[in-house]
Amino acid sequence: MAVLVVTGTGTEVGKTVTTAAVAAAALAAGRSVAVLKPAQTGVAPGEPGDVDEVVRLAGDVTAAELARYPEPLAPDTAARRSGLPTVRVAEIAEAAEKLAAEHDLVLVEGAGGLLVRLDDAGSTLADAARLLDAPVLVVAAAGLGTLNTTALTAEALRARELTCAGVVVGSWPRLPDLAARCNLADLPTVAGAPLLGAVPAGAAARPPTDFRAAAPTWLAPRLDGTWDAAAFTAREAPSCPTRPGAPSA
Ligand SMILES: Nc1ncnc2c1ncn2[C@@H]1O[C@H](COP(=O)(O)OP(=O)(O)OP(=O)(O)O)[C@@H](O)[C@H]1O
Ligand SMILES: C[C@H](N)[C@H](N)CCCCCC(=O)O
Ligand SMILES: [Mg+2]
Repeated sequence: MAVLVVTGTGTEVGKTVTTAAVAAAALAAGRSVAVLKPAQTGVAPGEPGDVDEVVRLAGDVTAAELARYPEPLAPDTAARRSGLPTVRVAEIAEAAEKLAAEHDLVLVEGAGGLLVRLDDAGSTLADAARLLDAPVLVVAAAGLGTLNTTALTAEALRARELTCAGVVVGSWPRLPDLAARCNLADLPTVAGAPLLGAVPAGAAARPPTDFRAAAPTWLAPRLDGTWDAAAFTAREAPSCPTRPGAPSA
């Protein structure tokens, strides 16, 4: 019975596919899993949303969505424009706790990055994490620019006394460039938290059975900071030769 809040350094960084990978790894380890998307934007009624994508990829996951807005915008903007009600942070916490009573792991996927507003009062996913006292997993992009957005996200978490569980690279390129390779060593430094995995680019296009079999190999055995990032680096990426004194990548 644990809640893990999944945020990202922005939208389109691979939060959903990472959430699916964590769910698949947890299922493979024999744990029951639920996924909660408090506010789904950019999806029309009846269309599959992020939680449906998690179920498609990971399998036997309980899926819940609290609000849906058709326009691809931040939830508060989308709610204002549609006239639909906003989602309250207390409602998110209540839904997550209810799922946590019945599942070993509850994954709560935000919309966009950490400080995207849920309502016109400025509530965010961070407020929900606070209420739940839940750790936050940060999904980051692989390449140039990710160090800044990851550091900003980590700083925002610290300022709110939230625990950063670690960082997962949401889409690890087949041919990582120099910046991506070096980022494997630098992301933990700027995040102040361990690098807990990397989901290969194109993972969501794999047949679900392949996705489920491979997902545990993309992530730390346990998302608790004991994963050996150096081992991943050695297996998946050539070394970064540029910075004297940097941890060998
Ligand atoms: N590892 C990956 N393999 C395949 N496709 C990916 C991967 N990472 C991201 N994508 C694609 O990139 C896009 C964004 O990914 P995703 O939906 O996971 O973003 P997100 O961070 O969850 O954004 P949102 O804020 O909308 O929830 C999607 O179209 C997805 O199919
Ligand atoms: C539509 C998109 N895919 C997400 N669901 C919402 C992303 C909101 C991002 C807002 C922002 O940071 O500017
Ligand atoms: Mg998503």
